[in-house]
This record gives sequence, C-alpha cells and structure tokens, in this order.
Amino acid sequence: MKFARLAVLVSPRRHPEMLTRRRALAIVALARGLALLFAGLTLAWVAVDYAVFDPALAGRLAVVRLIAVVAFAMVWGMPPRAVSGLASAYARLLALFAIPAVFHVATQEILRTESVEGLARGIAAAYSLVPYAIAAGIAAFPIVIVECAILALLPLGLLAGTTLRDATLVGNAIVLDAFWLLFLITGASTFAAMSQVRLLAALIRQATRDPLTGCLRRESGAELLEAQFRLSQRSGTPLTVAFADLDRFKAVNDAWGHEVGDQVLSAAARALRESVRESDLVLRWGGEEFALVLPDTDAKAATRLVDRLRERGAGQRPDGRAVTLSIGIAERRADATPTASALVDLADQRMYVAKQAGRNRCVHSCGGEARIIFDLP
Ligand SMILES: Nc1nc2c(ncn2[C@@H]2O[C@H](COP(=O)(O)OP(=O)(O)OP(=O)(O)O)[C@@H](O)[C@H]2O)c(=O)[nH]1
Repeated sequence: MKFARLAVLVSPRRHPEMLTRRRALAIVALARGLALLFAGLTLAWVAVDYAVFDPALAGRLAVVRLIAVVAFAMVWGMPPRAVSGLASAYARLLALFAIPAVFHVATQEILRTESVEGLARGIAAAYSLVPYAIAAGIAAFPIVIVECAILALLPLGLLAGTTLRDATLVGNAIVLDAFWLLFLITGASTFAAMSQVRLLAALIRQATRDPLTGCLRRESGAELLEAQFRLSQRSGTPLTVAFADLDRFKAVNDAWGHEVGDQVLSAAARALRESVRESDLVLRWGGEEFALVLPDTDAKAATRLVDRLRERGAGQRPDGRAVTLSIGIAERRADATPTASALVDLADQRMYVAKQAGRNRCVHSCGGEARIIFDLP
C-alpha cells in the first residue's frame, strides 16, 4: 500500500476534501441512528431492573436511565448544521460516547453499596460491561487510528477508575485480564473502523477518478474547482488553471493502436500528477486534455510546474520520440475571470494559441510569448 493511502488510515489531516465530507456525513448519520437505538434500549431496560431488583434500587437506576435517554435523544436531535463538517461529526461522536461513560460511573456508584443475589446479581454484573460496549462501539464508525485512540481513552479511563478505587484490585490477575480484554476489543474495533475508512476512500476514489489515468473525473473535479475558486475569491489568494493537451496524439492511436495510445496517455497523466504539488488537482477534462488546478499559485509560480515537467518529461511514444504537450495558463486575479468556468475557458484558449504557435509550447497571457516546453533533439 502506498504511503499516502496508509496515511489516510492514520490521521484525518491527510484526507482529501471529498473523503472528509463523506466521512463527516456518515459519522453523523451513524451517531444519530445509534443514539436513537440506545435511547430505546436504555428505556426498555428499566422494566428488567424493576423485575429483578427491589423497587428502591430499580427506581434509582431508572432515574439514571431516564437522564441517559434524554441525553441520547439530544444527540439524535442535535441540529445537523450547528457546526460544519468534521467538527459537527466529532461533537456528536463525543457526546454519544460520553453518555454511556457517565452512565457507567453513576450506576456503578449506585450498585457498589448494594448486595444482590441470584438473577439480580447477573443483571448487576452486566452494568460493569459498559466500558467493553464503548470499546466495541468504535467499530461502528469510519474513523482513523488517531480518532480511535482518543475515543479508546474513555473505556480505558473507566476501567482504570474502577480498579484504582479498590486497592485490593490493583495488580489482581482478574483485573489484568480485564485490561487485556479491553485492549483486544479496542484493537479489533480500531481495525474494523479503519477498514470502513479504507472502503469509503476506495469507493470515493472509484467514483471520482478516471480509471485509465488516475486523474479526477471532470464532473467531480469541476465541483472541487468551483470550491477552490470561491475560496480564492474570499481569501483574495491567487488561483491558476493550466490547461494541457497532448500533441498529435491521434497519430499515436493511428500508428500503434488504441491500447498503446492508452499507455502513452496514462504515462503523460502520471507525469502531470507527479509534477504538481499534493494540494493541486489534476482533472482529465476530456480525451487527451487535462486541467491542472493550482490553488494559492499565481501564473509566474505556475511556470515552476512547467520547469518540473520539462525535467521529468511526459513519456515517450513507441518510436522513442518524446511525448509533448501544449499548455495554456490563466490566473483568476491577473486575468480578472469572474467564474471558474471562465478561468478554464481562458486557459483552454491559450492552449490553442500554443498549438497554433507550433505545439510543445506554453502560453501565459493574451498576446504573450509562447515558450517552448521540452527541448527536442
Ligand atoms: N487511446 C486513447 N485515445 C484517446 C482517448 N481519448 C481520446 N483519444 C484520442 O485522442 C485523439 C485526439 O485527436 P485530436 O483531437 O485530433 O488531437 P491530436 O491528434 O492530439 O492533435 P493536436 O491536439 O492538434 O496536437 C483522438 O484520436 C481520440 O480518439 C483515450 O482514452 N485513449
């Protein structure tokens, strides 16, 4: 697995915007669903308590349960857009996990002073399993290692709290077993949670990437370009689009067939992807055309991309000749383009100017010089 794909499972800071958005939506939906389920189960269990405990004890437990039910209902009903994106998802997730934690502390406090026998003892023992249930709950969410580790502190803290309160339990083999069991459940849950992230990332990748070139599909890329354009307008930062088109690509297909054409196209796309920064976007605009979106980059800085491309090359045709590209560059502020599509159109027009100037050229401004990209023998 490539490092970038592995990093996606470790920290949310390495996630592409699309994955962050989908993950946030999934976490919120799952948290709401589980909150509703737990509210129902917590309420229904009041009847079990009354059936096995004496009414005074069942009554005290019922008060705690009713408070938990209200709290779960609040998690379910939290307004979805109170905070945007992952922040909203985290708020709901933490609230959902905090409720059983507080419930556990309160019910253990109540049960600690009671001596119960028979079936009641069995039911009372179930109350001490809440930390394991919390650890298992991690598995329900598409979350990464860092997030799992933070959530795992809750059940760990609860178990440690129980142990430290009773000095006779410290170092006790049964308690050590309990910790091992908790680590085991947490490990399995973390693995399940990460698998969900991986699946989500793969599905998003499949839906948004062009399978031949690995570049963003035009539809999904255009949505991200729109977002970058608005961001750049709001923050006043530059935004450049470089429109690149392979030169005389039809001749490759005609001479060596479509399969070889596909290989040449995918090698050129790889060269483009490897020449941009990680924060840039490479869209397959159509056929052998690519739109490179360079946030926080002005037209002058974009020439560095052309320099990197010159050094790296865009691949070779089967006859050994270098594949060349014609590139048009436009920048939102300098070219005063009012919309994202106007920015792409201008870059596209300049790409045609580069074609007319003899191909293998890059054009930056209207009426500007068409600079040669690759030095050909
Ligand atoms: N193999 C392959 N060919 C493709 C694909 N998409 C588009 N093409 C081909 O790309 C070629 C583009 O041809 P033209 O638009 O004439 O452009 P060109 O030959 O590159 O010439 P200039 O752009 O003027 O330098 C066509 O033959 C398309 O069939 C693809 O996914 N795979």
